[in-house]
Amino acid sequence: MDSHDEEHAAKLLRAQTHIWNHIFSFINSMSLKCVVDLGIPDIIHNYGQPMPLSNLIASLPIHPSKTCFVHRLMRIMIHSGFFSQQNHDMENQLDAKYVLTDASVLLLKNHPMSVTPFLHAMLDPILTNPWNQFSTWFKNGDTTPFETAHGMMLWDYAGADPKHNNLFNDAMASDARFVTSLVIEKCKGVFMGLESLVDVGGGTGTMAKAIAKSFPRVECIVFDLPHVVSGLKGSENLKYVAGDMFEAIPPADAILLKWILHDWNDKECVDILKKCKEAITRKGKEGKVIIIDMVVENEKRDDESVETQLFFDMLMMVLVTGKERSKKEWAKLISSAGYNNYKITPVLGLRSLIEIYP
Ligand SMILES: C[S@@+](CC[C@H](N)C(=O)[O-])C[C@H]1O[C@@H](n2cnc3c(N)ncnc32)[C@H](O)[C@@H]1O
Repeated sequence: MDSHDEEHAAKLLRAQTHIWNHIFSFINSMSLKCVVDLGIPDIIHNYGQPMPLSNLIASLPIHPSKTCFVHRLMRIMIHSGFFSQQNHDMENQLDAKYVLTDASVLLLKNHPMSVTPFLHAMLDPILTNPWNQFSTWFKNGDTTPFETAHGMMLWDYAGADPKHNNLFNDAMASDARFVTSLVIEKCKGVFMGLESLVDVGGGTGTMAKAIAKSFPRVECIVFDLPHVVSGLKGSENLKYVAGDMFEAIPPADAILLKWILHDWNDKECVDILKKCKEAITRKGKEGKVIIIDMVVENEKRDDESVETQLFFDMLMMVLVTGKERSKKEWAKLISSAGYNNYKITPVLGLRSLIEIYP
């Protein structure tokens, strides 16, 4: 082969590798799910020191015929940054000793900021099956691929299936714990001076409970659909109200919208924001709306962060009618709903805190 042919062959082979890599990207998600289902992060954590493969195998709830597969599952998880191997003798995999990384620490069941409930919900077949209908949805009149797969919209499905409702609400609560610990610490000023706050689409109340505790003078309401909040008990400065944010939102100094607007298209968002405006101006003074969502194309980001934001944008297309928005798209939405001012604070990694004022 001359050098031109060699270059051509190398290009073809690189292209083939690229395609194979994408065909099999789901193996990353599914191996991660398997490792979490088997409880491997907790088992290694509880061991208290680098854990030899043989001890890991002995602690796993697996059939004896499967022991020879464990080191291969661990090998791909080391490659993707979920564990590291203390001894670097890659020749001798069977002498491996495993430790957790920052990512697997966040998968521990009892970690206060555990991402595990989010993983369980997002990789549940109810939320992954709609991906098989993605191209069908492009060709039919359905609102979302989720609807094509399940015959109804996501929020109606949650209302009809208590098991899925719990799985989804637990996932949201785990994310709210994560965000709360950062927002309340870093952005105290956002909540200072408020007398009342409504967390619209506030799920089972994790975020509002933390605000109510840190700011005892703020009267908090968790406002969500009946299947999410019915039966939940409030406390002194926190109550639960069931309702539909497209109809009316209880009046307050501030409305919190965490991970709400990215679920909806522009027209629906303008409707929600108009209802919020009525709620914050009804008490005679003008309040504000606090949004926690992504701002895409916001600044120079590393490849992994860009890809993660693109994943979320696609997720919103497949599960609901929403999308992730750029700064320009946010500005347009905010002014279309009749607000005059906004301030974006990028405090949450891929997400930002956006305060908007009438
Ligand atoms: C993505 S979750 C976010 C939950 C919570 N804000 C959080 O971030 O942890 C969206 C929430 O909006 C609620 N929701 C959907 N449609 C609603 C409506 N029409 N009125 C009120 N809440 C609604 C859902 O039940 C769900 O709890």
